[in-house]
Amino acid sequence: MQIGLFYGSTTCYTEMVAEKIQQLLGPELVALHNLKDTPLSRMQDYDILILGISTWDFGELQEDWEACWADIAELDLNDKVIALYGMGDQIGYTEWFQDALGMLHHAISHNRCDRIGLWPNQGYEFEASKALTEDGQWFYGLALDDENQYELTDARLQQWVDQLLAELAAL
Ligand SMILES: Cc1cc2nc3c(=O)[nH]c(=O)nc-3n(C[C@H](O)[C@H](O)[C@H](O)COP(=O)(O)O)c2cc1C
Repeated sequence: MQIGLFYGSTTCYTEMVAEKIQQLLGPELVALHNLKDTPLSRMQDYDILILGISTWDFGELQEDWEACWADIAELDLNDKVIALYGMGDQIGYTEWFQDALGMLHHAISHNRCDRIGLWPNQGYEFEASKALTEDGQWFYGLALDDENQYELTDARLQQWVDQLLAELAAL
């Protein structure tokens, strides 16, 4: 089993989390790919994908994701297992918290794939987010806020990685 972790990161927060996920799951299991220097097509090399994105500029995409955004619609991710995580700031950008995570969810939703790693919305305070499921109960992936809840990040990551492994085992 090989997992491809693809991320875009402007000030390295999403990248640092990618490295932590790699350490938690096992360096031999997870290959890291920065979208700044990796084409989206490399996602085809993996059966299991973790995609990391941060939200910028009042609900906008991180710049490296934005640069390849038009190509995501063309991407064939059928039959893959996919987990998402996002970085955001629930106080500074409370009306747009984690919006890019929601945009990424919708951008890949044309694929017939197994989605794992949804994350409960408890423990956050924000006005609005495009990253919530229709019932408002779940984020489409792990939502991290290193601006305001840095002290929670490691425990959330450990719990999420355990959840991913359990969900993978149950597929
Ligand atoms: C100028 C600026 C705009 C931001 N806009 C948002 C936003 O609209 N929504 C949000 O949830 N977080 C927002 N953030 C917070 C970033 O997503 C957060 O700092 C994240 O950790 C950055 O990750 P990166 O360095 O990997 O790109 C913003 C941060 C900055 C500096």
